[in-house]
Amino acid sequence: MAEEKPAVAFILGGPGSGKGTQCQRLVNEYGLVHLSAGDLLREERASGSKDAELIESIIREGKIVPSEITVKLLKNAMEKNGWAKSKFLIDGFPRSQDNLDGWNTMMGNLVNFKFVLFLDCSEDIMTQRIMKRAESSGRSDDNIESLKKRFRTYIESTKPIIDFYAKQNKVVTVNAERSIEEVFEKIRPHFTDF
Ligand SMILES: Nc1ncnc2c1ncn2[C@@H]1O[C@H](COP(=O)(O)OP(=O)(O)OP(=O)(O)O)[C@@H](O)[C@H]1O
Ligand SMILES: Nc1ccn([C@@H]2O[C@H](COP(=O)(O)O)[C@@H](O)[C@H]2O)c(=O)n1
Repeated sequence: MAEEKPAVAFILGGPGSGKGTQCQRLVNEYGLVHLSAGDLLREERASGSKDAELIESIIREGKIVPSEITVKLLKNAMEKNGWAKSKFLIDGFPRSQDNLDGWNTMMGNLVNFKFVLFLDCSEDIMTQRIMKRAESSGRSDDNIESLKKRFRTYIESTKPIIDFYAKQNKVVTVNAERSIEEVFEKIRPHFTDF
């Protein structure tokens, strides 16, 4: 019998739009598996693997790591979590055309892609949140110089991917400028049958 395909939703939005925060709420509420591409890249960097230096320089510059690295990390993490049994929230991916192409080539036929959740938030609010987070995060890219570069990458490389999915009616857009609780209340109904 053919193996069941895992359900996948992509969670996209600018830096500080609340992707990680809302994913955590969804995990608590629905027992979904949250995989943050950024977290997986930071773990890979910390492991000291052959890609560690490349990943660090790309993250600091707010650019996007090549898909061969990121898709492999995502696939490994999905397998570790139990392939078909799980329902996955993939946070911060696909961030570019290269991410999308790499995903389609390696994973396209293996998963049941559902939709993109887009957390829509102004640059002003995202800046306030990230600069607050910078006080305790220890992240090498939570500083105003890296943040400006991350915004540029978001507009130039990630927004077109959201637009691409929107043309196929595959995007759920939520206003992410309200409180954590209010945003979650808008998101929750989209995951009851996920
Ligand atoms: N709705 C909200 N209202 C106020 N603060 C929020 C809200 N959502 C998230 N935050 C705070 O903003 C910061 C960024 O949130 P979070 O890490 O979830 O964003 P993100 O989109 O995952 O960011 P990144 O892509 O940079 O990792 C965190 O400190 C979080 O507590
Ligand atoms: N698909 C991705 C996701 C992330 N990155 C790099 O990691 C940085 C931090 O990501 P967060 O989602 O945790 O904010 C991001 O700015 C990129 O440099 C990536 O390359 N590809």
